[in-house]
Amino acid sequence: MSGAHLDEWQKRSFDISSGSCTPEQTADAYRAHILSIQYAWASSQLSQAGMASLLRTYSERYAAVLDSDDPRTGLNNYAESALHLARSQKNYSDKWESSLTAESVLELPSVQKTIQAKTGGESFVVAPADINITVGQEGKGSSLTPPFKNVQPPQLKSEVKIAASIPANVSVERPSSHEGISVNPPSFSRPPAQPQSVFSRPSPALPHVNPGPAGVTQHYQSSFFPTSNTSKRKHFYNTDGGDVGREQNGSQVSSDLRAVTTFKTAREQFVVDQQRKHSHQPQRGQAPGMAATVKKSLGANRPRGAFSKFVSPIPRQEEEGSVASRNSNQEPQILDERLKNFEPKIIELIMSEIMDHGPPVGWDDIAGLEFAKTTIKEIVVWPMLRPDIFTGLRGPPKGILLFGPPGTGKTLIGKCIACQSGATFFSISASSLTSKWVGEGEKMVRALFAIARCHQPAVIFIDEIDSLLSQRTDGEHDSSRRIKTEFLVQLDGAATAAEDRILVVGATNRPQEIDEAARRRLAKRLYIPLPEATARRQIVTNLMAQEKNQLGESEVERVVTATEGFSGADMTQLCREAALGPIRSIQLSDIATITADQVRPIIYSDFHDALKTVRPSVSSKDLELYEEWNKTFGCGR
Ligand SMILES: Nc1ncnc2c1ncn2[C@@H]1O[C@H](COP(=O)(O)OP(=O)(O)OP(=O)(O)O)[C@@H](O)[C@H]1O
Ligand SMILES: [Mg+2]
Repeated sequence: MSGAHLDEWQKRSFDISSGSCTPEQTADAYRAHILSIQYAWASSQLSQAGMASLLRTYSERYAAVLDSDDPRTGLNNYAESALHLARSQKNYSDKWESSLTAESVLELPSVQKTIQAKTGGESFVVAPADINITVGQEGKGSSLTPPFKNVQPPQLKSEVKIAASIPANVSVERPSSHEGISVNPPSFSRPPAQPQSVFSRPSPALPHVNPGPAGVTQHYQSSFFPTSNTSKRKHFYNTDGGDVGREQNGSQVSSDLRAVTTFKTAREQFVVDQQRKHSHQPQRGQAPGMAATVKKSLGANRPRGAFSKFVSPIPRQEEEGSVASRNSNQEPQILDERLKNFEPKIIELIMSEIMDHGPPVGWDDIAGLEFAKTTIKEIVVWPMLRPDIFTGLRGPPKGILLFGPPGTGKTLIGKCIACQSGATFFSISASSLTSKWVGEGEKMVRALFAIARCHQPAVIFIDEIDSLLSQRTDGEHDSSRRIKTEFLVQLDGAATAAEDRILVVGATNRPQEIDEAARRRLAKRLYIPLPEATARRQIVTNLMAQEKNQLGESEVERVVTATEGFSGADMTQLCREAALGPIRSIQLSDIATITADQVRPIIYSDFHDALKTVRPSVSSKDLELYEEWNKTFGCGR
């Protein structure tokens, strides 16, 4: 390198190592280093090999600064940008909140005009959605000079009380438009029959009202509801969780006033909303202490897990009532102690990945693979059903790896475990862990295992696990390395206690790419091979049983012989192609008028034609690789 460049290089290196640089400066210095390396190589001062080696070193260091989530040493820019995106995305279910504050409303010209017009009057007070109104503080604002005589000054906010004594027939108007409002200021217009100010003492006619804790500012949410419409308001309080609405026979005044006292602050409301959102997530098992909600479940008679409460399949009147009242009394609470350290967004994302959909798959739907099926029943299904027998040395392994050529039924087995094991089934695709939450991956992994621990027994199925647990290399991105490490830690005994009933099932068609540490943890490695003749026959027979066909046994046998080397998916594809044969034989002019009964059955020649277009998708060379890997690492016989 030229002298000048070397000087700069040394200066930057000194700056970095001095420890006085901010993460931004360190990142800049590394970026400049990288440019210098490229420059030196471009001007032939550096060999190709030297450039590659230096570039790798400094790119890694640069990436480490960018990725690190320690604010002293890194910029954490991935997480930041991902979180920023998540933050600024408004959800449809998010509550609309006014951006109005006491100050901004007062500054609005229309408000100023109204105040000026009303300077002499006494019945005006500004009360937009999140402005607090006060009572029982008569005289507090009296030292203010007009035009703010009757307006609660912002600095008094913290010491005002809730508007508990607003007369029942006070009318409250909703702001006329949303954010960026052109205000038609929402106001409480006092009824002419009661000449005292809104700031006046509670009416003597309403002596029993508890105005709420003194000095506490409360959120006046009911400003969206005209108080003259009692039924609407009652409905609102009913659904919103207060116990006010249940008092149907009480006097209107007392229910109104109690409604006022059950207002929540915006934060409390937010927590309740979050709670409600979580409790409506479709999910299998449910941790104790979570709000009771009606949930979907695959298979009506599936056990709900040892930790779940029994839920009657028939909704009972009193139970519904108690659920309603429990919901209505919902207080902000943490769903589960063990999950309190995780962000609600992350928990929500994982909950949404709990697999609870798709048609149920039974063991008989999987053709062949007898050895794999028996082994899985032995180590997955039975231990889940009888944990008392499968203890100690008989304890099930913590991890299983299903490997084999594409289209042989690995994912199908995963679905079958989901339906048959009775465990909470998390189906996470590795790509969603690595791509959807860049920079957040390891947190996701930690949260995933924590949630699984709350929903035991649980199966975590990771399809295409090779992309998550591939060999760790020097040049790989820091965030993916962190995900891998976290995963290995969680898989290990230290993080997954012996008594935890969590099983990780990974599926891959690239077993050779899996990291050796991960391979050790996925102790039971089952080869899912191409289907043998009997399995192929079973696939054809099963699929043809659903269609009108005229295939004799000998013809099925011919199909089976002709499909040596086909995978299960290839066989399915072949049957689909053959099933189109009868349709193709219909004249184009008839296709609009022909009835379903008139379509001819599927015959052998349809298979014969289909075999011309459907080819096996796995080459014999690939097959050798799988066989070899199975011999070395597989657990088959
Ligand atoms: N043993 C089998 N019995 C019945 N159907 C099978 C079998 N194997 C594969 N199939 C059919 O092939 C389709 C694809 O199978 P699946 O998705 O389970 O393959 P896979 O092994 O996960 O493949 P990949 O490695 O590419 O993910 C299934 O939906 C099913 O219709
Ligand atoms: Mg698959």
